[in-house]
Amino acid sequence: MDGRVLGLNGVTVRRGGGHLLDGVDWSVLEGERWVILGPNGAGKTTLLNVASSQTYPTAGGVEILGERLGGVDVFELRPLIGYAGASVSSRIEEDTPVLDLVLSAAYGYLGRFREEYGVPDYGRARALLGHWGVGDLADRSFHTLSEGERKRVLIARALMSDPELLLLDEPAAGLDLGGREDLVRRMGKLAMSDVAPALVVVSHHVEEIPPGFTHGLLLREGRVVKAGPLGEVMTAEYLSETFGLPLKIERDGDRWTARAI
Ligand SMILES: Nc1ncnc2c1ncn2[C@@H]1O[C@H](COP(=O)(O)OP(=O)(O)OP(=O)(O)O)[C@@H](O)[C@H]1O
Repeated sequence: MDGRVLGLNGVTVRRGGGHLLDGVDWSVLEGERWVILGPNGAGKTTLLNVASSQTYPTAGGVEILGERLGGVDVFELRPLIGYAGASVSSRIEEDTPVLDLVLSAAYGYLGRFREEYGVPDYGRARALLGHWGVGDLADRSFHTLSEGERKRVLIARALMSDPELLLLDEPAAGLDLGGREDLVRRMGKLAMSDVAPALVVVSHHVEEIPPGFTHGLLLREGRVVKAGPLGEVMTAEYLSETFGLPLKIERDGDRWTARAI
């Protein structure tokens, strides 16, 4: 795999006569923690869908965990990729217990059918829920949870198969300030762990970049404005261009803030 977890080369996705992504080049190496930032409609979710092998590009090449998309059985690849986002929540059936949702991720399912699980599977699922602060919710139905609780359950689920690449689409969307800060802190702990997979998190807000994140990709209208180490990417110039308004960016330790000027 050569240390490269993800490689996109000139990736273009066209739908309905428009470009969702336009010539995107991007590499993610083992150990890197990336944030993808951009305004509504920039193509962030589309990029994550390509990276998770859910969307095939119209043009360009994609390599995921050393395998070329189009030349590999994606059903063998997908268990190695953890994914959490709104598209997962919306497919979960009513009354699905939280524990079953996490357990069944080992098979890529969204709830239990007839498959059998052993004691270690239960142990891992409960440990992950506990680690993300939702261990006492294991027997609740997923749809009865608050937004913040759901987000944490979905991250625990995404980690169940011990993935080599973890993709989180707007994990802090819809959370109140306390919920956001709690999640950012937990993601920061994951980011700083040596055994964590390569991480890619999509966000609209620089305030949501967790400590320990190393790289950023700025996207506007399907094109990369700038990608690279966070210190090079997080400038007023690049972020203003990305969001289409003049911004002031400040760094306080390992956190960032932005406001219009
Ligand atoms: N199947 C489709 N056909 C046509 N246009 C599409 C399709 N899917 C997405 N789009 C458009 O592509 C653009 C990029 O969508 P995408 O969801 O990737 O953006 P995003 O950056 O994740 O946006 P947001 O921050 O609002 O979630 C949007 O303008 C969207 O309307």
